[in-house]
Amino acid sequence: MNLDFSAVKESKNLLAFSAGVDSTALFFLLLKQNIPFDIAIVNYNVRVQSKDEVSYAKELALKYNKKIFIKEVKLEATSNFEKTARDIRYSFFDEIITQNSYVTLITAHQLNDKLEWFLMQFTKGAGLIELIGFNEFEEKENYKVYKPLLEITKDELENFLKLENIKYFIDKSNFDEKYKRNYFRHNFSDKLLNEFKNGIKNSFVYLQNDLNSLNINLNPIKKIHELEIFYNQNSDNLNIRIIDNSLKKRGILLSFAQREEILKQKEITISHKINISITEKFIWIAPKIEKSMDKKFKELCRVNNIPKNIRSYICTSNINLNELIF
Ligand SMILES: Nc1ncnc2c1ncn2[C@@H]1O[C@H](COP(=O)(O)OP(=O)(O)OP(=O)(O)O)[C@@H](O)[C@H]1O
Repeated sequence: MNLDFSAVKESKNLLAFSAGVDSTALFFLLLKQNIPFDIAIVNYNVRVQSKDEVSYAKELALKYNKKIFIKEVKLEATSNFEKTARDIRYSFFDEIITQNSYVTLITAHQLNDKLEWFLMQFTKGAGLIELIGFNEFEEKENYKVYKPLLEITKDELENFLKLENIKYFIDKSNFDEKYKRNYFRHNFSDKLLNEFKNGIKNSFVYLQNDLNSLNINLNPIKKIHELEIFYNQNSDNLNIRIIDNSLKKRGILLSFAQREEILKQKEITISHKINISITEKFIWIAPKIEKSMDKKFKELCRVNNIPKNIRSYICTSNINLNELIF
């Protein structure tokens, strides 16, 4: 299996390791190419086997001279398990990354995950941007997330492990259809990939090329703490997608009426906590803060075209105004 990891060859990397097929394969693929990395694992203590998975992670870390970060929690196998587990996992990763200055978090999501995401979005109602929103690189505030296996199927990774005689674990809860994604996985994405792997791989490449040709930049041009600034796309359709996405990450799901209202008012507070301002060139999004500001600061903001409802957040967070001049 020939993968190009050169993008992270010089970076300080943390691998999210679960001891399952995908992340075990990735562990050894990174090792083969001498990519530097340490590992982090969360034990939810829901399955008996998870203790052995942590022991295996420790064993690998010791053998291959990797630092290991372990978090032990006790969760219940409720239908909310996946979301709770994910939240715990990512706040643990955030903490380790901040404390140890990692630059890249590497996860082992593969093509089956990408297709599963695609189909779940498709059935919820989504456009091109959401359908293929599962990208190789994603910028977070303090680090980036790298998913190098997105063009490889789970079967291919499993074959690699078998061929190399490498031990891995199978998480049996992946078969439990009470979790929505497992329902999608077993009934649709795995079956489709078994039968139409090459066509599906090509379709994702073509869709990505189409999106690239549209030249839409939906990433923030600036992100400081919880302030995000985007280019105004001069298209209600795209602007609302940017805002929707940013608010979703902040835990707010917009209703149809709220979307309409944002586009109409252009300067608005949502759910009493997030302020949005759509100006001629930019879209500004920041938490709503009540704070009185001195005249000089307000004047500086005015001169630099910083929207009124964003100023108090900038002031409270001590953001340097020079960083907001474009
Ligand atoms: N318990 C864990 N400890 C550390 N990393 C994990 C753990 N579980 C999953 N991961 C990492 O996350 C990747 C995705 O796993 P999984 O598909 O189970 O997560 P998910 O629920 O889709 O979450 P998300 O897509 O938001 O990361 C794995 O390939 C692995 O890199």
